[in-house]
Amino acid sequence: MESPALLLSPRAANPNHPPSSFSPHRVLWSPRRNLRPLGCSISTSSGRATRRPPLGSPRVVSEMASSTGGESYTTLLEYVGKGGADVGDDLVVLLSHLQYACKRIAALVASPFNAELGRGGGGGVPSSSSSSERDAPKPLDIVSNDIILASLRKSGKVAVMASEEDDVPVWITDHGLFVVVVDPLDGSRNIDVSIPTGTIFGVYNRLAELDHLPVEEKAQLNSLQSGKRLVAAGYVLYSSATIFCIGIGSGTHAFTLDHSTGEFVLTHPSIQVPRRGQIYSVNDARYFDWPDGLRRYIDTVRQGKGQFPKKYSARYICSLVADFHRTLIYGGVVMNPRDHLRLVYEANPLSFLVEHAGGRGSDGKTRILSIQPVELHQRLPLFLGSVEDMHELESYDSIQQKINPGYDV
Ligand SMILES: O=P(O)(O)OC[C@H]1O[C@](O)(COP(=O)(O)O)[C@@H](O)[C@@H]1O
Repeated sequence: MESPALLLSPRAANPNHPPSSFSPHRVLWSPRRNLRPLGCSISTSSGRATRRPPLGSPRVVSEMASSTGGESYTTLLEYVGKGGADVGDDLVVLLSHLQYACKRIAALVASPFNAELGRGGGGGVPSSSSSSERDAPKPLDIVSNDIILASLRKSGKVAVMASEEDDVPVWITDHGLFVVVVDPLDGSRNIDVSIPTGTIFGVYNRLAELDHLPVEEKAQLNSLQSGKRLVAAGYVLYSSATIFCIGIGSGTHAFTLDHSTGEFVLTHPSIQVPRRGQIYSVNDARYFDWPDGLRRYIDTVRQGKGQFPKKYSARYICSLVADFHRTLIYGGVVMNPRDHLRLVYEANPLSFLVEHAGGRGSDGKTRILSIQPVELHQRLPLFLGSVEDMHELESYDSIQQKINPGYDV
């Protein structure tokens, strides 16, 4: 059965991307493994490129594979494997298990049979519930955590997994070459109403120099590596499409789950976040708890009085992966100015991705990737996005929200 595949050039996926030049990392495979540089044109049976609905970008032009030439697409594992980025067999095995876990989570969060799991098994959160009850891990978080742990265990490649859901990291095997940090299901507080959710992950090399330490100690120290040492990071967005976005040190690339084959197919190669966006993304019901600098910044850009003379729009889903994904593709800034998001599980992986897409990640004062984690569950303000928007935002002297009462909703 024919399944038409999407073929997007970097410029098509993002008009701000520089003209493509051939790179060994940007190759396209046909099922028969015919190598073809991404961006070369493939005509349709009618001889014209077919326009399809946008994939993350309003101006994406996709080209359908020729009906005579058969299907042409690149899967995630082809992309990272030999002949592609060639990240090494060990990391490919790890990623293959991780993508499998994420496909299972995608199916779980979309399943009608898990509605009770999403509600914490309690039939919904009563309106009188306290914020601590509301923020308590829900079963779907736990199930997702278990799925990822089981897959990473099975890969045989992971020494330790540190998860937002666990108090302490889980030591898996002395023979594992990698350390994985993960937020298994971010945004799950809104899952009852089918708002997008996501998995965020980072991969480090195991620090062999710590091998002699007791298990708890080496598990902890391996997991507290600086974001600068990430060898790969990514997120999986569970939304109208399931997107696996990954940075492997040579750009940020996104793959869309093709439900007909169960494969993640390359749809957004070498993403470049626009240098300037026109969107800010923040929970602005907190306006009166913000510091003066942040209020002035938002007041300025929403009136079109900032460095970019257009009025900005607001977008806020309250689901970090979804808000980040939009920012990566459209540009602008996504932020949570209070100490809420985690350095290890959220800020570092997303900063790695945005930097490899030409953007910036900061806590409002300091580049995220240069902050040395001191605690696994350390929280901090987080600002991510287009480089020019980020510099403008950071030029306001106070943008970190010091008042952090915890909020009920
Ligand atoms: O309540 P706020 O400050 O708007 O925070 C919302 C953010 O919290 C998150 O829900 C993450 O919170 P948790 O890590 O506690 O699940 C993000 O997905 C979202 O961006």
